[in-house]
Amino acid sequence: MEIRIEAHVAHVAVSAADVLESYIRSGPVTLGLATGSTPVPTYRELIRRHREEGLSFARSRAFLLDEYVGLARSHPESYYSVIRSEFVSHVDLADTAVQSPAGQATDPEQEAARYEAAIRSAGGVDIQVLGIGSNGHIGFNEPGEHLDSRTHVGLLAEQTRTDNARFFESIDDVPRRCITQGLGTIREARHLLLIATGAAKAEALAAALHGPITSDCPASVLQLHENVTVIADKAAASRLQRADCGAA
Ligand SMILES: O=P(O)(O)OC[C@H]1O[C@](O)(CO)[C@@H](O)[C@@H]1O
Repeated sequence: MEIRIEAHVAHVAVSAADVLESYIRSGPVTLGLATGSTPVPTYRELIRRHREEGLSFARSRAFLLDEYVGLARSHPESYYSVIRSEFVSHVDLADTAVQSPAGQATDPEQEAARYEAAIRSAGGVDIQVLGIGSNGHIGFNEPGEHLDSRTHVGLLAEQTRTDNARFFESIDDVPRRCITQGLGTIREARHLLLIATGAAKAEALAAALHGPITSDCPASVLQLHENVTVIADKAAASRLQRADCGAA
């Protein structure tokens, strides 16, 4: 596992964009994209490189990690919409090349199975961007999730609903269910790129990297993967062991 600790969020974005750019330039690539606020500066940096340096996504395709159940795709907070407004609509990544679970499917369980199969039949994800929840979730795999789980319908933890209430008018508007790639699904990506910024992520990041591998902290499955890059700012890295901090 490589751990990079950067002084500022802007440096985190540059560092994460560097990792992604090496894949994007290398040929056809399948990206795994996360939503939430953490990767937004990285997406902005990739958009800048597209506009100013000719970075092209024409040979890329992408799968999202997760989606709320019950929000129409047209809802501004559906992850279908968010990834387009924050990233995809600003670069030459074809809209049809970006797939996500359909949160309004009449049978969400069947949709989860369809999405899992779609990732597999595309040959899997080359590089998966991940954020981390303040409770240690990745994707929407909340504490208690089986470490080998596949794409499934899940319940959002109250902590996650509280954290994400800032994107909605009130917490009552935050959906209670989601479709998320499972921890086993995420672990099959060939490279995991975890981005963490802000003091609110410090405890969860330390538990993920240095604590026991346990479903109490879903992100601890990163310790089971052979190719992981963690990029954190100083605030998120403040609880990491001294050896990691010295390596920055
Ligand atoms: O980046 P945020 O908004 O803090 O959210 C943390 C994680 O939780 C999620 O919102 C749930 O999938 C992710 O998109 C994100 O990586």
